[in-house]
Order: sequence, then C-alpha cells, then structure tokens
Amino acid sequence: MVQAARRVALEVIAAVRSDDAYANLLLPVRIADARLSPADAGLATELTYGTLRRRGYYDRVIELASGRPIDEIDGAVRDVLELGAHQLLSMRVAQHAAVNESVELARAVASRSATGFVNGVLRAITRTPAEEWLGRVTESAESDDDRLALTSSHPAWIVRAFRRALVADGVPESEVDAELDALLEADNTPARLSLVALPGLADRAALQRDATAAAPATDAVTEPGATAPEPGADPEELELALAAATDPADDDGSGFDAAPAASGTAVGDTARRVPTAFEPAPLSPIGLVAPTGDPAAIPAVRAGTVRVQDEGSQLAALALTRSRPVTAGERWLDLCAGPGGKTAVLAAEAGLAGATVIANEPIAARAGLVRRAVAALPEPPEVWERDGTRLGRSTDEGFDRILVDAPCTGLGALRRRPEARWRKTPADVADLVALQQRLVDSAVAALKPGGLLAYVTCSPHVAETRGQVQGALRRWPDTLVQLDAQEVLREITGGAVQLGGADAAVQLWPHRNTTDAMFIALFEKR
Ligand SMILES: C[S@@+](CC[C@H](N)C(=O)[O-])C[C@H]1O[C@@H](n2cnc3c(N)ncnc32)[C@H](O)[C@@H]1O
Repeated sequence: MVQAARRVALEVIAAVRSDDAYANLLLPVRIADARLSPADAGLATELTYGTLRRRGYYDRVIELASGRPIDEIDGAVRDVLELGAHQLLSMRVAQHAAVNESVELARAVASRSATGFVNGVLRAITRTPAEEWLGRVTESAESDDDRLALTSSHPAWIVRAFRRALVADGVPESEVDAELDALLEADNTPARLSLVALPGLADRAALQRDATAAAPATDAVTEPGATAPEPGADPEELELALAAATDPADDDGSGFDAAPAASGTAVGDTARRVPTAFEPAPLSPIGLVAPTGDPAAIPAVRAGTVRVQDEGSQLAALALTRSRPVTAGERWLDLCAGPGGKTAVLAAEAGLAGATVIANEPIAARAGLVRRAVAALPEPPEVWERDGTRLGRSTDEGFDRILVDAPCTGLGALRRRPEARWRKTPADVADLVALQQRLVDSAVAALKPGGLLAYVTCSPHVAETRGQVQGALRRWPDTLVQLDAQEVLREITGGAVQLGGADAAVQLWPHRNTTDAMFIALFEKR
C-alpha cells in the first residue's frame, strides 16, 4: 500500500503533465477526496509543489543517473522518478522509503519493466550525495545562464528575461548575478500568507483580534475538509475557478491573486493551520502577513471583507486610488478585472471617497469571480463582460481613473504556481505584448482629459513592462504624460519600499520586497 500522500501527489503531478491541470486548484480537491490527515495534507503539498518547482533540476539528475535523455522516458515513469528524486535530494525522507514507495507507485501506473527501471535509477541517485549531484549538474551546464537555469530549476529563457529585467531596473552589472540568484531562489520559496483588509470594511487591528479568537488554544490543526484548504475554496468557487483556469484564452498568467489560486502561500508546511501570528504588512497600509495558515478559518475572510492578496497587488491598486485625492462622483474603470482582487480594493476605496467603479472582464466564469469578490461591499460595482480592447471606442462617458491590470505571462508570480514556469514559452510574450498594447490604447480612449491610467502586470519581462510604457508614450506623445509612480509608492508605504530603476515606473521583486514581481506605471491624459 502506497502512502496516500504520495499517491495524491503523483496524481496531481500526472494531471499537471497530461491534462495541463493547475496544481494549486487540483491539489486541495484531491486532498479532500482522499480525506488526508492534516499531516499527510502537508506532506502531499510539499511533495507536489516541491517536485513541480524543481523538476528541471531533477530531470537533469535523472538523465545523469539513468544515462537516458529525459524525453525518452515514458511520462508516467518520469513523474514517479521526479517525485522520488525530490524526496531523495530535497527532503529528509528515509532513502529506503522513498525508493520502495516509488517502485510501488511505478507498479500502479506503469508497466512491470518500469518498476525495475525506477528502482535502478533511484538507487543510483542514492549512491551519490545530494551536494555531489549539484556539482555534476553544474558541470554539465553549457553557459552561466544554463547553469543557473538547471540549479534553480527555471527554463533558460526565463533566467535570461529576469537578467534583462534586473538590468532594466537599474541593477549594476557587478550585482546582477547575486540579484538573479536571489530572485530565482525566491521563486522556489513559498510565499507568506498575505491578506488585505478592505478599506472601510475591515481594519488590521480587527483582523488580528479575529485571528487570535479563531486560533485554537493548542497547536492543533483543523479537520481536513472541515475548512477549505485554500481561501474561498468551497466547491462552487473551486468549480468556477477551475472553469476559468482551464479557459485557453486565460492561462494562469492572468493573476489569480485573490481567488483560490492565492495558494502559492506556504500551505505545504502547515496545511489548514489557523494563522495566528499576523503582522501588519511591511509595505501595504491595508495589508497583513502571516507565515502560514488557512485564512478560511478567519471570520472576516469568510465574510469577504478581508481577502487573500499579494502585497504587490494591493500597492498596484492603491497607486491608482491614492496617487491624488479623489473627487466625489469620479468614475473608475477596472478594464481587466477577473478574478476581482484589485476590483475589491478599488471599490472599497471608491466607496469611501464617493466614486463609482465599473469592473470589466470578458471571460464569463472570471466575471462571476469578480462579482463574488465584491459581494461584501455595500454597493458592489457593476460588472461588464466586454472585450477591453474595444471598450474604449464604444463607451460614451469617459472615466476619471482606469486600471489596466493586463493579461501577462505571470513571470512575476512563479512562486505561487509551481508548474507555471514550465508552461510559458517566449511565444506567449509576443501574443500578450500585442494584446497589452491594444488594451492600453483602448484605456487611453476611455479616459477623460486629466484622467489617470495605471498600467500593471504581474511580470517583470521588459517587453511587458518598460517596453509597453515606452510604446504608449511613443504612440500617444501629445496625450499621455508619465507620472512618478515611484514617488507615489514611497508616499503610500511611508518610505518603506525599496525601489530600483532611474525612471518613474515601479518594479517590485519577490527577493527585494517580498511581493510578487509587480510592475506599475502611472499616466495622466492631457
Ligand atoms: C492579470 S488578470 C487581472 C487580475 C485582476 N485585476 C485581479 O487583481 O484580480 C488579467 C485579466 O484580463 C482578462 N482579459 C483577457 N483578455 C482581455 C480583454 N481583451 N479585455 C479585458 N480583459 C481581458 C483576463 O481574463 C484576466 O482575467
């Protein structure tokens, strides 16, 4: 009998490979189906996330240990080998348990001959210490970026894109290698749990009280299935999120930071543990962070007045709402709103200042998530389901502030989605850049003279960030003026934010700011 945690992990890893499943959506469902104990749920999460994140490295080790190119190994066998390699090289699992359970898994999912192969390869891995494997993998690299790609388990094109983005953000040549190392490492480290208290609806002190009240007296954990393993992951919402996430027009680069996919949080270590050690977020004036835990245990989260949201996303929304005082009656547009994380912040801020918000999201399932995200607001925003690229020319009334939180590669949020790095290709960048440009042009058309535009991505790729800013200023030389988003962010964070870049745009980084790598540029329409 294979331990249930390993079986669950293998099922999810296999579904990610063969059905393009999203681990952070599927895993909670499988954990609940298998009725895993909290300890096993934590183990299954570590096995799944760790294997998916580091599979690039494990594949090279498997090639070296087996003498076979990874592409020539059957997919199901490869899944088992990667899972076994993760236990042998990165976890403190007893070698015999890792090997024997892997052989049993191979027996269940592959041919009889595969069990011997799995046994042989994993035993070969055990004969060399983990540090030596690192040395052998490093030696097998053909260039510096190739070495970094292998050891940090990222595709080489992403390593190169990060290097260019760091340079574009003003990192001196002599410091780029160290920063790149730190950035890649941050992608392999689960994010802290990050929450936003919606302005006017919840406050940070109340949340800290709630969290303490919800915490059990001992270090107990909640029953599996008794609370949602991920924020808001009740079956209905999960279904919606799954529908949205599997929509081919979407992919996961679109920044699910407020829906169930907020899950890159450190659920692996202490799945379903009630978060207790809340602290005010270091940067966001409306944020809180906790090392780990299940936010669904907090009443305010269940009520929708407190939401899971990366701190960088909070700052992006606040950059638009707080860059200058709001005049009552202003009309705001969230052009690419799904699943609604930033809409909720915009709408809460608008509610306090007497502005109104319209949220737009063309994918119906994601528009549904936007409606849910704002359901706790006394006056929820109207939700449109239009193509944002055409919206600008087709609206009669203009808007005073527009957020373009553009569909992007999501390269800035890889720590939250363990498999995402293997799904992206350079070709995605070209398609998204063209779409982003059309969305910006549409937003400019929809903006009133004197209105504000925030262009935001959860990617640091230069073509999606500073390239888009330069393009917009080139296309709209007499219309757009870039504002100093760095100054705005310094103001919002009370000077706490550490920024690079000699220009007016903001690039946040996981290794520097402990946020996703959000990019924020602000413009005013003349
Ligand atoms: C980065 S996500 C937005 C995240 C969201 N602002 C939040 O904070 O939760 C980008 C969104 O743009 C949507 N999108 C894709 N194509 C679009 C289009 N042509 N017009 C408007 N939105 C679009 C995607 O479906 C996705 O929901």
